[in-house]
Amino acid sequence: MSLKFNTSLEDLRNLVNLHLGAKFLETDPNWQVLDSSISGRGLFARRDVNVGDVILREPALLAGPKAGQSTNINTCAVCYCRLEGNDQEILCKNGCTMPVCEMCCTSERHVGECKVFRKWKPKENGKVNRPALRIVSIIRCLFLNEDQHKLLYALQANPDKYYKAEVQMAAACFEEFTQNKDVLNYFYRTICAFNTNAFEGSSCVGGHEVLIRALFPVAGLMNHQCTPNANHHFENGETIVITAARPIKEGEEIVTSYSKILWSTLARNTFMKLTKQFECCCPRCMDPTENGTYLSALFCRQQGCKGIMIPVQTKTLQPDWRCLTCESVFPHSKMARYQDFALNTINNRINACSISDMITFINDMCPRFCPPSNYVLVEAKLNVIWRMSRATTEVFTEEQLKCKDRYRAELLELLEKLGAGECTLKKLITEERL
Ligand SMILES: C[S@@+](CC[C@H](N)C(=O)[O-])C[C@H]1O[C@@H](n2cnc3c(N)ncnc32)[C@H](O)[C@@H]1O
Repeated sequence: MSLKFNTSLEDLRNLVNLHLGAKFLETDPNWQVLDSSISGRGLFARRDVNVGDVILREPALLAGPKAGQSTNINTCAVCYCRLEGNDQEILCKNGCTMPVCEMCCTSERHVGECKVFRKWKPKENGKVNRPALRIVSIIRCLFLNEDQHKLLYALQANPDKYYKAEVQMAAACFEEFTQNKDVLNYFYRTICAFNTNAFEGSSCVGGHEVLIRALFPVAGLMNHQCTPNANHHFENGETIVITAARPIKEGEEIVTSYSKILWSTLARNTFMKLTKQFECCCPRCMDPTENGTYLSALFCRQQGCKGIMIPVQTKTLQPDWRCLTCESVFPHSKMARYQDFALNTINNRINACSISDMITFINDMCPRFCPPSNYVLVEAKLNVIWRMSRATTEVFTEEQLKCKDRYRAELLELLEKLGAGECTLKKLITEERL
């Protein structure tokens, strides 16, 4: 169930063109908005697109700092420049409690939202409140013009009562948060649109990496496929760039992935069901072997059998599992407990071990309880590559460096099997920029 958009395709196209404006609207774009056989509306190629080609560059309709629990808040909430100083020194000089640079304090963009925050009376004046900062991207909907407002309402917005928590958590940071029902409903509707369509990611602004969440009405029209044909990245803060990961034929739908590409089918679909309220039926989801990658595989629970088991049915989140060697069948409940055990055992190590210990654990311990193709083990290898390619005080042996190269080769082979093309992950692994 979604809060339905009742905007016609024609009106949506007009609103999108107004949103892109002279700066971003190309005379002959690579894309167009059409009805999709996957779901609702989608983005389609207007001509053949080559790998790496830019399909779309789009400014955000609404954006703001991600302000998660572990994100740095030393970033201007308006222009995203780096702010120097302690918690108090980086706050807006006018007392709204947002971290804002001196230039932006009096900027047109900030003045309105600053007034709103001050009217609500922040409870703690001397510090940044994360829930209040996180809702900045939402409350910016108060400053949209009429056409932008219509565009926001033309977007699909899946409702979920838990989304109200974001408003409640922000409200707790103020003495006099708005009680106006229309305004609260508007915020809730905007949060639903964000949770259905928005992108979160890192963007480089003047050499400073920032985490942003933003709503891009055109990019947000991309439906999901588990091995997508398009990549996206942020540019200079609030611009999204969509590029082709594979050659895309004229008329083909341009799709992105809402989940992690290396997750197993069950992990991806559980995530999708919980966060986006749909189950994916793409070719990868319909193939129990996942293009021969066996990312779901677990060892057979039948005593004495050393085979691997994979889920048998594809269209359920609680499938039976069958051994590829002895053909025993086990219910999902049993296999889910086993998968959770593998996931927790490996993830606890990832969080606690040095890189060297992690390599030993992956090579010596994991094969005893987890098939090498299982996605949790695959992600652990990715984590090792990521940690090794970052500055570290650990010194690695020749053997450990060889392990990293082996993991990289394995991961690249896996992406090849999935048909992921020149996906972002491949680029990061190849360039060691994970
Ligand atoms: C970001 S929107 C995509 C654009 C949407 N089709 C529209 O008409 O506005 C995400 C929503 O589209 C639908 N959707 C996207 N990919 C899907 C898929 N592979 N299968 C089923 N529904 C999908 C789901 O309802 C999801 O919550």
